[in-house]
Amino acid sequence: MKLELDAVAKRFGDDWALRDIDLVFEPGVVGLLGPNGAGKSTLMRIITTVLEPTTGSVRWNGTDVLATPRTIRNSVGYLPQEFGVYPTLSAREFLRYLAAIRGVSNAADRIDDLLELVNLERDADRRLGTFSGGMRQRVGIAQALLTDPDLLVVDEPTVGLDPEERVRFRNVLAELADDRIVVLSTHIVSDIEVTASDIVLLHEGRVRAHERPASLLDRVDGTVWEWLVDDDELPRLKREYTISGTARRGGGVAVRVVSETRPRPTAERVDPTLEDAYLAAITADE
Ligand SMILES: Nc1ncnc2c1ncn2[C@@H]1O[C@H](COP(=O)(O)OP(=O)(O)OP(=O)(O)O)[C@@H](O)[C@H]1O
Repeated sequence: MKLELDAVAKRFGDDWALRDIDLVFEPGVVGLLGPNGAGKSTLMRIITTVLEPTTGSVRWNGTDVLATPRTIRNSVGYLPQEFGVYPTLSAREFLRYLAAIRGVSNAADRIDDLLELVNLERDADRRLGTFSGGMRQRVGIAQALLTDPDLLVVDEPTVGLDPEERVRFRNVLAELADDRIVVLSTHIVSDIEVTASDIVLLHEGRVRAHERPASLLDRVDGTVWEWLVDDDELPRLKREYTISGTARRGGGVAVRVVSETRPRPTAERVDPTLEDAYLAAITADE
């Protein structure tokens, strides 16, 4: 199983949403991380053949996707960012309906298995209109898995989920990635911190990094600092440095800063987090 993007770029009018995208994905969770407007959804739409790139090529297991989109369409499950459900159908009816449209054979058994996988067996016959955001997202994952795809693409799936649902969702995706490629986009570092085998940092349409989480951390090792400041110093520090966190402590504010050099004599080096690495990468040339 292999997905390859070679010099992919996408232009909307005069603006490039993506440029120079060279990526290779293999089984595991690939976390596509970037701020709003970075190009994550555009990249996912290209991978799922909803959009064609302006230039460049996409290959699925060696076959050119643009020439024969069917090769990847038969292997991909997609949960788009805006996923609509029919509120008057039950979860089971909705999945049956989608299975019929997609020509899934033995759909009843498959749907039972999927409802169990996403932990919705007990609510399977309730109308979708009564579901919480998290439950709907789980229906979204179930529909993306109807065809047992080798490639699962999920666009910001944790938006609107409560912390408990977020953790559960993360675990389901990690399990699924044992034998398939799961591409997950998010702007929340903790969504992928634990489960991603690879992280792609996307910013302003370009790949800033494509690495394992550990090597992203290595990049900022020794450059993260913390020290205590007065409230009135904060605005100036914000102009001067990349601040990756603040916490009220004792008589002041503990600031966390990414900087090549010691920012203040009292600043102490601390262990980096993925959040620090992310911020350092997306503010590198600002
Ligand atoms: N159909 C379109 N027409 C014109 N511009 C578009 C279109 N789709 C995306 N864009 C632009 O391309 C850029 C990347 O958008 P994209 O939705 O891919 O980003 P994103 O990283 O998914 O952001 P978000 O997290 O906000 O969804 C943005 O500047 C956006 O305005």
